[in-house]
Amino acid sequence: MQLIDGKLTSKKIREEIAEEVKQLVASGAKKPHLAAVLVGHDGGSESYVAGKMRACEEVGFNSSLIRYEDDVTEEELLAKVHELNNDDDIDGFIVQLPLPKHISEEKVTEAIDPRKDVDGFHPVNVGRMTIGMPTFVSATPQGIMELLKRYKIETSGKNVVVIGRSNIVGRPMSVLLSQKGYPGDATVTVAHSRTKNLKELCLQADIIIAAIGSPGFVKGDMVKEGAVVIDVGTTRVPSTETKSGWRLKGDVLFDEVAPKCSFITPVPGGVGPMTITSLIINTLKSAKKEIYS
Ligand SMILES: NC(=O)C1=CN([C@@H]2O[C@H](COP(=O)(O)OP(=O)(O)OC[C@H]3O[C@@H](n4cnc5c(N)ncnc54)[C@H](OP(=O)(O)O)[C@@H]3O)[C@@H](O)[C@H]2O)C=CC1
Ligand SMILES: Nc1nc(=O)c2c([nH]1)NC[C@@H]1CN(c3ccc(C(=O)N[C@@H](CCC(=O)O)C(=O)O)cc3)C=[N+]21
Repeated sequence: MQLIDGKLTSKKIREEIAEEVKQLVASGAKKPHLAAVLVGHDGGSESYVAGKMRACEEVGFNSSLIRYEDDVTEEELLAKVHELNNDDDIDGFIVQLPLPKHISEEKVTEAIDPRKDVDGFHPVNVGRMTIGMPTFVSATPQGIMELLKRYKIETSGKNVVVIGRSNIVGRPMSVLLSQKGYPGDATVTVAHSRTKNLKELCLQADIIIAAIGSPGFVKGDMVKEGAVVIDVGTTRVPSTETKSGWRLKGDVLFDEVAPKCSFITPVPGGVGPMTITSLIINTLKSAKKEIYS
């Protein structure tokens, strides 16, 4: 069993980017600038956004955090999105999800200029990804593709089961892995809460990608010998062993599953850091006008 080290891979990529940013700035360009909009005080969102801001600092980007209380109106939020769309200093921005119930995530996502949508959530970017055009690809699936590449994991003709069909993880992941080329050319099954024979499907899978949000859902008896298991889940559970009083748990019951795997990602230290690194990569692409001129 080999551990896929997302933290180390992220560190390497961020060092490469820091070097590139130094050269860009030396040649007279401005620093890339990522902004994040955070609504409310959810512990998970706070910590992920803090991670994104820290990553900006690591690679030499400018960053801005724009905060609102839970009672912000949809109009106010949309006005901020328009302001960021029109701010020439901002290369890319994200609105951290989930948003409070009274705000339409769909409306907010659609209001973001696709050229600044470094999360890759805008329908235009999702469409472009689906037909294989250059685009901002959703950060988590993009990070997983990068891990598959760096660990030279074969995907061509493999049976992949993606558990979860969310717009930000499961669905884009399934699209990318079924595209032509590497890492792709896989035969992909998308499973969800209505899937009936999930255990049997998983036992056929060469690669399992778990993006459910249910700690320890994937058990040892669901995984075939030699499989590759990618754990996207990050659920915060109470813990007496940490200072913060909580810790992250993945969707995979690691101790049971890991011994059967050829490769597996841990939580934390697997997919999470790569998500943030992909966002940084997308922001650099935006600053360099690589996707949209
Ligand atoms: N590490 C990282 O960078 C990231 C981690 N995450 C984490 O990944 C997890 C998933 O996130 P996200 O995709 O946004 O979640 P969503 O809640 O949007 O989607 C969860 C998906 O899992 C499916 N599901 C739920 N229960 C079952 C079940 N019993 N059997 C089969 N399928 C089931 C749902 O099915 P249905 O559609 O039928 O409801 C749904 O498609 C979360 O833990 C989240 O925190 C998310 C983004 C980034
Ligand atoms: N607009 C938007 N964009 C997102 O990218 C987005 C979002 N909304 N909403 C929620 C999910 C979740 N997500 C994570 C990012 C980093 C880690 C991460 O870095 N995890 C570390 C641990 C971090 C810690 O300890 O707090 C790890 O797994 O090692 C996890 C999860 C991004 N999301």
